[in-house]
Amino acid sequence: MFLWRQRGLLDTRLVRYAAYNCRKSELKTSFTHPEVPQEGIDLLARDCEVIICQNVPTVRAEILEKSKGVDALLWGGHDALNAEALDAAGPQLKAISTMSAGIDYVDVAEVKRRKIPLGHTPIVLNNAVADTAVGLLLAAARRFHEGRLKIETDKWEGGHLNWMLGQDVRDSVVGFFGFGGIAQTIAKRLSGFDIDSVLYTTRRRVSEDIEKEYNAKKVDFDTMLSQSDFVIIASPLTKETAGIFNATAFGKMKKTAVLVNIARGGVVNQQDLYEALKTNQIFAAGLDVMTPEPLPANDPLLSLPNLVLLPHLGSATQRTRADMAVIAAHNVLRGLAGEPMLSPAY
Ligand SMILES: O=C(O)C(=O)CO
Repeated sequence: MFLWRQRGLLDTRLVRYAAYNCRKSELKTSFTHPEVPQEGIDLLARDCEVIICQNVPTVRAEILEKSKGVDALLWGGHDALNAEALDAAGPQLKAISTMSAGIDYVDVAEVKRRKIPLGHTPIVLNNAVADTAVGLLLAAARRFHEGRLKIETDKWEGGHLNWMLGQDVRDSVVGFFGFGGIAQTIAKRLSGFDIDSVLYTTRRRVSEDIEKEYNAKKVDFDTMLSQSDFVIIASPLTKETAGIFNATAFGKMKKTAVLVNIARGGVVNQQDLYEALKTNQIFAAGLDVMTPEPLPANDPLLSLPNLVLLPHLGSATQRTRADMAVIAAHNVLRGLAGEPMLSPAY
């Protein structure tokens, strides 16, 4: 298991049918989100009575009511998992897993204080999220959205050699803010586009082997901003990272730079990004995440031709979501059995 994680190869095909070593002395109850893929529900149902919420989108009152008295929570959505939710479930709660990599909607300190094991589902979504990032990067660099708008508004200008020129990925310097599993999976894909090198900003340096593999160098935030042709945000949302991509940061980026965010909307000051794109302070951006989600249809961001927006589709593939459900169910079952979770969040 440790080796799979180290190599980023946590493969649910291997764990899906793994013999499970849970003590079955009594049937447990587990509460879950209405849209958790069947693979996860089936796994839970081996050892638990599964209580499934009905409403989609979720209704807070239903979550709080139906989770009352359960032994475990498989927290499928991004609803706040805080003291209120934990109190509603009750003191018998023994295990929780989210079905996400990011856990910014969880009051982790509160879960820890109550000594409840908490799992999440990183790694299995690295490929899907990396695919989304590369899609956004290419779409923003090559002006896909703007091009579509030109056709729609009858402004396709044929016969020009210098019309709608974009930025090359080849020979570019790609900067990463955060250089964990998702970022490295993006770097792996981009190496196929013959990029020049990778700069990354993180608290801790990654291993020399990883640096060598991606021709990557750890640099401070300002250096990464000023020297990168593409800047990819792949860090968790924390007190330290909230709003760090603001007017000052955009002012340090190249005018030709493209920003991609597949992490959390809160890392970016959205008003400042709007200004930076509107005034061509930076060339373009591609966002899979924003604030708030869902973004209202009248948000000014939607008026920008040089911004590609996706409605948080990072991990939204059938296989990935099924894999996330399986890992989350294993986390819950292991937590209930008093065993270490497959992917503990702390
Ligand atoms: O799992 C998560 O945290 C995601 O946001 C996937 O896109």
